[in-house]
Amino acid sequence: MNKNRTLGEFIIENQKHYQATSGEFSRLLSAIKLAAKIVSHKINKAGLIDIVGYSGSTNIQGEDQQKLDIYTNDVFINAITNREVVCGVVSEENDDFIILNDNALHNKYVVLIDPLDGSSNIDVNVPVGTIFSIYKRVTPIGTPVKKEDFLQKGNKQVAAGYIIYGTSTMLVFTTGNGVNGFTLNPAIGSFYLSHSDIKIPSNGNIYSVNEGNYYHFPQGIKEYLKYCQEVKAGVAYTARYIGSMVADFHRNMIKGGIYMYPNCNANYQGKLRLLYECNPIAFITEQAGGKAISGLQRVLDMQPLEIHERSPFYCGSIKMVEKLESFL
Ligand SMILES: O=P(O)(O)OC[C@H]1O[C@](O)(COP(=O)(O)O)[C@@H](O)[C@@H]1O
Ligand SMILES: [Mg+2]
Ligand SMILES: [Mg+2]
Repeated sequence: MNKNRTLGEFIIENQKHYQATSGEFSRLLSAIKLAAKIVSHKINKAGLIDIVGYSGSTNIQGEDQQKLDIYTNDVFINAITNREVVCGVVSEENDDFIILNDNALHNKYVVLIDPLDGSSNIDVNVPVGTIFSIYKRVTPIGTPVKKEDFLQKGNKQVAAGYIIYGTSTMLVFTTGNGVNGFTLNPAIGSFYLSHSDIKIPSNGNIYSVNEGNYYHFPQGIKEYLKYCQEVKAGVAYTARYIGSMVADFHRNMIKGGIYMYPNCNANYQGKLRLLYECNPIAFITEQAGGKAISGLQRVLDMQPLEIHERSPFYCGSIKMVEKLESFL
């Protein structure tokens, strides 16, 4: 693996895979790359500047918006929209989809983002992330973007990825040709290929779930957790839960494991949002050789009905997810 390869070079070299001739797609990935650098730079000195804590406002999902939720939302939306590479955006922090100005009508991509994933961890210096999902629009080019451009099944994504702001800042993405990870060298300000063609181990012993909700979990989940906690052939599973899905998923993808956010009495539909949390992570999971389900079906085959709809979510090593399925 050529670790001197930058993300910019990788994007250009792989244009042949993007069925994109106009360079629009590469410019879109470059816009996301730029926003990731800006946010990473800010987050790294979060304790020293007025960027942590509650912003005083609430989003459409009734969640308290952290200052960093709003800051990252602005950075990504500005980076994406100022480069006229998309015709519309959906964000966790915006009530409705954003229709861009007339100049953008000829663009063919829409982007859905969770600008800051793991908001509850911002103030305590625990890894957080950004998640993005990209589709080609379904409405005619030259017309204003519509809701149906965003309510596409996850198996129609042309790209998806996340940025993790952790011990290092990494950008991990897929365009349907495997998963690659790039690490930011802050001294140079460039992302370099550090993890090429990532494959999630088919089995593992890490399970990630908020056991604080155990009492409210569906019976099948309770039984699967009991199975995880039983020592089998001298191998005990280990529980790891950071509370930032991007960070929990990233660890499990590298080491083998399963991430679970079940529906429970408090959140009967689950907590995670199908369009900009479950679908992009499910696309990466499958491209890395893992499996992602809602408990009822393959996440990528689910037909979204609402922009901010939620879904139970289980993803990770294929043997672990299949084992979970046997309990559901
Ligand atoms: O605190 P809980 O209920 O376990 O929820 C944690 C989960 O919620 C999330 O923080 C939801 O994402 P946001 O921070 O983007 O709202 C996930 O990253 C995480 O896995
Ligand atoms: Mg999130
Ligand atoms: Mg968020």
